[in-house]
Amino acid sequence: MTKQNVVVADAKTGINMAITMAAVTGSSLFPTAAQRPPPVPGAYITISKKNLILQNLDMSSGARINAWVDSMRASSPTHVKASSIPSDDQNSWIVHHPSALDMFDQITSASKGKQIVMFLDYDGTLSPIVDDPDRAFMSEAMRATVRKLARYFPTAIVSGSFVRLAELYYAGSHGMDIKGPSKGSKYKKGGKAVLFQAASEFLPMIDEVYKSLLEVTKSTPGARVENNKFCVSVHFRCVDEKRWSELANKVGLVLEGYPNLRLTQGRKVFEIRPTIKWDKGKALEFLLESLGYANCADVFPIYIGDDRTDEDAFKVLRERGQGFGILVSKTPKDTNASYSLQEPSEVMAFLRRLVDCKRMSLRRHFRMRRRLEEIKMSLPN
Ligand SMILES: O=P(O)(O)OC[C@H]1O[C@H](O[C@H]2O[C@H](CO)[C@@H](O)[C@H](O)[C@H]2O)[C@H](O)[C@@H](O)[C@@H]1O
Repeated sequence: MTKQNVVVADAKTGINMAITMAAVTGSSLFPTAAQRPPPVPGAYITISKKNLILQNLDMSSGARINAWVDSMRASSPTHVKASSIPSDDQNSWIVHHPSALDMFDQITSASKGKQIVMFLDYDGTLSPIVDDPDRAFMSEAMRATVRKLARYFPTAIVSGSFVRLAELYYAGSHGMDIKGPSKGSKYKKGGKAVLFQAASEFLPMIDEVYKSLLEVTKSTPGARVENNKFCVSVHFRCVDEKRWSELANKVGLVLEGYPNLRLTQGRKVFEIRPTIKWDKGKALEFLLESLGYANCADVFPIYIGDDRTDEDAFKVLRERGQGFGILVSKTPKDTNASYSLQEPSEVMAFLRRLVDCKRMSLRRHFRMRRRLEEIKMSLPN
């Protein structure tokens, strides 16, 4: 294992900081195999293309609010029911983004001889989507599965603040708050924990905007504002659709005073964050680098996520031509992911199979090693 000091600079903000991190290399899923993997199925089709950064659209504030409300409606699951999608579209999408469970054998053979590194989104991926963000918990079974997974593969949770597993890496606030693991991971081994905050200078501004948003949204029943440290979420899941434009208006008015913040939209949530060039894709690259896989051909990152913000990470993997993304979705979506899973229970099934597969391969490996030693011992000197 190596320990490195790295200086990270962000050209736009001038943020410049030294990070001490532990870089480790682990064993691969199939320690004895060295063959190159076949290319991962990668084609994808375009269902619809939306502007993800809604704040920066060049238009009057009225038109901008209307665009936000249109986007709120379009992305709302009540408007995209699986049954309302023509079966041809559904079939074509699933052909291009097959189930990661159905393709499990192909996936593991593509990872042969490489180190799998796992990246997991939290909400909607490990925990089911619920009305109250404070109640978005992982089931005990999922928690146990993720813990086992982290024993066999370097594992990072990208966002999510409810997971209390000290052996994992975390990249909260859309990758802007990177920590861990604090203990118990063989991928840390005595080195200092990784720590990187890409937007620390924005903390006072985020705090201020959080308070303003809390104040202005008080009068909108069902609206919820969440302070996620480097970003603020304004939830509209429980707001009557008739009041969405009123809410968008209030948020827009507050943001007019903050040109250095941008607004993106997730699953019935507005996400307000610094305009710095940092996202889940950058966090993925940072973590790979801090694990010692920056220019390594033998790494196989797998990123599982359900949100628009996860697309940045899927795109990075596609561009690197390494590993792949898995989109958690029941309905066809425009995505850079290669595979799909329908819901957190399928994510858990996939993770369990990975763990089982790794265990079996290790058992085979050690059996073979013992056998070789026995043969060596039985040979005349
Ligand atoms: O990057 P992510 O981990 O996917 O975070 C995106 C947002 O996730 C959470 O909101 C979502 O899950 C909630 C709980 O199930 C649900 O009520 C909400 O409608 C979803 O958007 C989180 O609370 C937000 O802060 C994140 O921005």
